[in-house]
Amino acid sequence: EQFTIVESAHVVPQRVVTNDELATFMDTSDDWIYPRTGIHQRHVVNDENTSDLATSVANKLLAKSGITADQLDFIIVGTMSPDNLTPSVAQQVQGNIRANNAFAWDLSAACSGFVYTISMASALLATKYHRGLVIGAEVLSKLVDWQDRSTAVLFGDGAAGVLLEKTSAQVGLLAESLKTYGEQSEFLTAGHQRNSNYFTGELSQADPYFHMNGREVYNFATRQVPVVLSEALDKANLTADSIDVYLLHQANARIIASIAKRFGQPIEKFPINVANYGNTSAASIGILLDELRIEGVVHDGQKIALAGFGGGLTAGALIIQL
Ligand SMILES: O=C(O)C1CCN(c2ccc(-c3cc(CO)ccc3Cl)cn2)CC1
Repeated sequence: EQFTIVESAHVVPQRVVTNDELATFMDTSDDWIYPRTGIHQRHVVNDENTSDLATSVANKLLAKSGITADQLDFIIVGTMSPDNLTPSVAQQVQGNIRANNAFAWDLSAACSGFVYTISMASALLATKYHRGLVIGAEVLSKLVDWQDRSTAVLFGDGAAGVLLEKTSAQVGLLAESLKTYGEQSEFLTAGHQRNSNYFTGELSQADPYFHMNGREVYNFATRQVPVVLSEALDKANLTADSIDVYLLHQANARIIASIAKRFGQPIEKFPINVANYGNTSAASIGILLDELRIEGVVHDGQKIALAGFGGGLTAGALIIQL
């Protein structure tokens, strides 16, 4: 399908929490965290919620592109940490920016959310729509148990997005591979809603927190990301060498290095910014993409690969011609 990335933008909350600050109230240290994850710090909201970060991204995309809100046909937000069950983050953004001609909904695919969402937007642009916002937005700090050092040190808050527009040029999504492994869903959970009603009395307890089987998710990622990348490349009749930049979900620096190795590609093609943000789930690829576009590392004419992986469990890869 032909679409062009007109603009990208990202937003992170102002509050920075370093590993050293975590060590002041948690039994951890930079010496433990950094070598295992590649993370030095993360951004954490003060009083903003997910819809505030997503709205800031939307406003930046409109300002940078000169497009007005009423020119948008749709807004999709990939998030696993919405403000509410309803309204969705996307619907709150649509109202906040007065995108009066846009329909809006959230897509919940955890750390594959940005990749799944671009795929859905691409399908809309290939058929009947012209322009839309794709945003990945997360406030994971509200889901983290800040006494559980095995997860609290890994995650951060942030949002990023792209303005996509239909085009006749030979650019856009060359191929994709989106997979879900629901039988492994228990390895990464967060935000369990209690189940009970007047007639049943107490059933399942609410459990707002993140729970992760790190070993299983780590092994899943190192095995399945090469699978979805290879499948997407095969569908596009491309080799791994023909991709200029691989933008992987920024979950863990060691995981990215092991995927690059397994995939037989130089680590230089796999930029890593997890040190500054931690794992921002659906926002991570968008933050990286915007930083790389600003730096000129990613630019028109290139072939790039995006790969998300994580909760669901899910994995997804896109091959995009810029
Ligand atoms: O080395 C150690 O002891 C530990 C070993 C376990 N680690 C992990 C494991 C899994 C993830 C992860 C999380 C998500 C959730 O968005 C998605 C994708 C991944 Cl691959 C991140 N870190 C941290 C260091």
